[in-house]
Amino acid sequence: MEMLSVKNLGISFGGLHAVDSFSITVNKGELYGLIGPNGAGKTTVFNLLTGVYKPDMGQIILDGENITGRSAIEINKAGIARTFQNIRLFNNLSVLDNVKVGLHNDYKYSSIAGILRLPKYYKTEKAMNERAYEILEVFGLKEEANVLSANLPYGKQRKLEIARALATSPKLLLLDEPAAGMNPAETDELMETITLIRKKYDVTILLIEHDMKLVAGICEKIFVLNFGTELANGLPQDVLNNPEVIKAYLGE
Ligand SMILES: Nc1ncnc2c1ncn2[C@@H]1O[C@H](COP(=O)(O)OP(=O)(O)OP(=O)(O)O)[C@@H](O)[C@H]1O
Repeated sequence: MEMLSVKNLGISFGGLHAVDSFSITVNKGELYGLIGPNGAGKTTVFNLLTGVYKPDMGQIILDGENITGRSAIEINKAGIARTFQNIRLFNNLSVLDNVKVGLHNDYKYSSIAGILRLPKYYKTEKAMNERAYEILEVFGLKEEANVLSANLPYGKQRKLEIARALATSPKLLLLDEPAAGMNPAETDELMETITLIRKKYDVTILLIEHDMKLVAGICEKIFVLNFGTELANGLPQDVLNNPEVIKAYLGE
């Protein structure tokens, strides 16, 4: 069962083919790694998949639905959520409220119900709080629910970003360098969390990562991008032992 099917995706900036004929199939529930040297086009792929950039060519099918050319908001509603290379939390909101922002795809009340504090408002708020706490528990952040997100340690801020993305109930979660800047203990904990959320929320994950321990440790398949195009794609043991990959990327 295909969750994401991308065919011949491409975009150029001036004369630079940042992403060129990129094709990938990610099956439901799969955990796929997207790796490659700096400037290979990985983040641009995420920007294309999430509607930040419109592709010059190619097609993106999510769970059978053609989402090519849609806006970022429409694509999030269709089921793709992401995190960013640089943490982008709402710093002046609490940990709990950061997760509740993500819940607005599933829980709604009218402005009138909110302003007049109608019963629907209280009912929805209660349900949102319960769901947000449940997500925070999975991420080990329940104790910090009322802390300002800016005051969390770095590793926990990274986790909170994933928690907020997950709160939008995505079919496909895109993680852009989730372990960037983490120490080895934080990375180990993150690997456990990613494994846990896959099981619990049955979500399909595509992640960009430079930390090879994480990639080799949890990814079931790996796609290697080089100069915007495919260098290798397949099972970790094959990809990571591929001489072309070692030459271009691992430098060993
Ligand atoms: N909006 C843009 N305008 C012009 N060039 C861009 C734009 N976005 C990306 N690029 C270029 O496209 C290429 C791919 O960049 P991208 O950020 O996707 O690489 P990356 O693989 O994510 O790199 P890194 O691992 O360093 O994050 C780079 O040469 C970059 O300068």
